[in-house]
Parts: sequence; C-alpha cells; structure tokens
Amino acid sequence: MTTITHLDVQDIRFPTSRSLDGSDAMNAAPDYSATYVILHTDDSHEGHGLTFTIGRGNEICVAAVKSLAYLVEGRSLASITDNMGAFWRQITGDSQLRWIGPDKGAIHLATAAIVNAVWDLWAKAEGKPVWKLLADMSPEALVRCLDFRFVTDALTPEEAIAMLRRKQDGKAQRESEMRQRGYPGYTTSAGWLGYSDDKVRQLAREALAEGWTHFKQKVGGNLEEDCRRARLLREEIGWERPLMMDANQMWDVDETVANMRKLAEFDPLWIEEPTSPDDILGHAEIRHRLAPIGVATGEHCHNKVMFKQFLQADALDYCQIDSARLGGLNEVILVLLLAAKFDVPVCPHAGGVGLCEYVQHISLFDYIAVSGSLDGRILEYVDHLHEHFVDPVVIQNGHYQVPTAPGYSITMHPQSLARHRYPDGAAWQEDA
Ligand SMILES: C[C@H](O)[C@@H](O)[C@@H](O)[C@H](O)C(=O)O
Ligand SMILES: [Mg+2]
Repeated sequence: MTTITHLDVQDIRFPTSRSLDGSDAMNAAPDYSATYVILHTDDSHEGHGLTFTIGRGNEICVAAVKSLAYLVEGRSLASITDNMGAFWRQITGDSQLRWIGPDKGAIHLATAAIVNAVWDLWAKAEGKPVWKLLADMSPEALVRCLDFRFVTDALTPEEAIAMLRRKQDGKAQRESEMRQRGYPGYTTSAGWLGYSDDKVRQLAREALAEGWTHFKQKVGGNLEEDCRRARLLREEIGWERPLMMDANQMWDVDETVANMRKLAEFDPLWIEEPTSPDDILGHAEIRHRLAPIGVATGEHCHNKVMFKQFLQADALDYCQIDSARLGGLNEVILVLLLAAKFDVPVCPHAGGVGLCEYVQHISLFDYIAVSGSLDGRILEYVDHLHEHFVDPVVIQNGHYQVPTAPGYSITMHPQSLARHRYPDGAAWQEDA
C-alpha cells in the first residue's frame, strides 16, 4: 500500500523574458515558472505536479504548498483515491487556509500542484496515463472524484452520472480514433507580442510547413500595430485557416467592441480574454454585441462557480479551462461536465511550462467520455520548454499524439530542475 511520506516543493523558473517568449499586452516579459511538487512515498512511486506562474510570485505559491503539505503527508494513496471528492473538499477546506482564498489566488494555484501530483501518483501506480485512468472509470467512480458543492443548481451528481452513461457507447471507437489521428491543436508560438515582424513571418511559415491549421495572435497593444500584425499573419496563413486573437484582459467592455469592430476585418474566430476575467456580465455583453466573433476565456477563471456563472449567463463561446488555475483535475472534470451540459466547447489554455503536457489528458478524456465531440474544439500548443519533460508532448501534423506513459506527463528531468531552481540554479547564476 503506497503511503505519501514527504512532500518536496521547488521554485523552478525559466528566463523566457530574455527572448520575449510568451509575451502579450498585459504580460510584457514573463519568466515561465513552475511551483514544482514531488510526493515521495514508501515505495518506488513518486507523484509529480506543478502549478504555472510567470516569475515573481512563484515564491508565494511555494510557501502556500508548504502550508498545505500536512494535508497529504502521512496519508495512504488508497485513503485518498477511495473518495477523491472527499479528499478535494478536505484539501480546499482547511478553514485557516481557505480564508486566503477561498478557491482562488495563490492558495488555489498551490492546491492544483498538489492535487495534480496525487493524480500523477495514482496513474503511475495503476500503470496508466491519466486520460486512460479517467476514460476507464465508470460514471459512478468518476462522479465520486468530484465535489459538487456550490454547483448543484446547475448540475447534480445524478445528472452527471446520466450524462456520462449516455457517452458510454462509442467510447472505444473514439479512443481508437484518437490513437490513430491524435487531438487537433492550434499554435500560439508565432504570435507573441514581443516578436519582430520577421520572426513572426518566419515562425508562421515554419508552423504551416509543420501542418498547423489554426493560429493565435496577441492583440491589445496599439490598435494600428494589432491590425498590421493581423494583416501580416493573414498574408502568411491565408484566409481559409482560422486566426484567433488574445487581448489578455487589456480592454474595457466598450473598448473591446470598438477595437474588435476594427479587427473584424481580419476575420478572427474568437477574441480571448478581452476584459477582466471576473466580469461575467461584461463578457456576455461583448458576446452579444460582437457575434459572430466568438468570446473565449478561462485561463484566469479560478473556480467552478465562476465557470458555472459564465455558462448560466451565456457569456462565452469557448471555455478555456486551465489545468492548474482550477484546483487540479477534480475541479477541471467538474467544469468539463458543466460545459458539456451547456453545450459549450472546452478548448483548454496551454503553453507556459507543462500546461500542454497536462491538457492533452484533459481534452482526450473530454472527447472520449464527456462531450464526445470535436466540434469547435481545438487544443492550444506553444513550442517552448518541452525538452525539460521526461514524456513531452508529441505533435504530428498539428495534432497531439496520445500519451502512453503512466502518469500525468508532468515529470521533469532532475537536471532541468537543478539547473532552473531559483535563484541558485546555474541558469540564473550564469549571466546574473
Ligand atoms: C503570459 C502568457 O504567455 C500568456 O500570454 C498566455 O498564457 C496566453 O494568454 C495564451 O493564451 O497562451
Ligand atoms: Mg490567453
């Protein structure tokens, strides 16, 4: 019986601001970072998990993980997995720690790192990748992993079981389809705001040659500049291939409408995070006024209650859950079910460090067992930092190939961890 003996947490940072990888209008110079958790056990298994931050602030998540550690140390894996829903309530329920959330901010990001590490440990112990562990569970077992508190007005456990039962037919066929074709993706790599025109053109050409069909660009800077870059991208990718735009929360509601009426000339599929991530009614208003341009949001949507209200308010066309902004996989699954009930496609946020590795499991599971559909669904891809992972994502022809190694694909190489540990790792010492 596997027992968690000790939780180790590390502050891992990559100096991506030096090349402006990941730059956008709100986040001009991010250092992609991970609050990295290892659950050590009394046998050969380890559970790895991380939460993504963009540099300063990672130390706050590290401290929050340390405060939460007592909730898993000393526990047997079986005592957690026997009732994952109860475990999730417990890890989010320490009243003294909950006070600095609840279910939001640094404490919730830290929760995600631990919860995802538990899933990694469970999947490794079962010898399955996480998506397969989930896809093989009965509807009842899956629903037992979830905490429906605060969402039963929109979705009850009984309804969730019924929804999952309805998708049992065809699961095997969808799984084999995914093993053959992979899950369709889109690339953000050519569109970072800090890149020169030449670099954008070059990366767009390379992405086309690699088989990408959907592209995302950053907007939210100077409007003329946004238009110029959209024109440039359209010159490279043509008009048949979808182009998405991401403003990273730069605008007010009326400003969004005015700016997007101008950018509509470039036929965007969606505008992502146009305004404050908390402004549900604002997004609904934008959606209403900008249709048929879609509204996408979710990478800063911090819990199931927020998503419930976005869905109830008809405020989004694309639900962009983040695997470590929500409190780990249990809460993500609940949002997948909510989105399926409201018939809104889930297109997870990815990129950063490790987020592509995580979300491939989520979208595969969504297709195989929850929504059963690829309509309007496309999974983000960003071409940075995969070399640090033991089982990195594999992309072919713009499609994520199905991961087969046991776990959540989030384990990093020990030498990558050592080199990027902040502030003493070699990557930070060399030209400091
Ligand atoms: C700072 C980051 O790179 C963000 O720009 C990024 O996550 C982005 O919003 C995205 O949608 O990929
Ligand atoms: Mg975004």
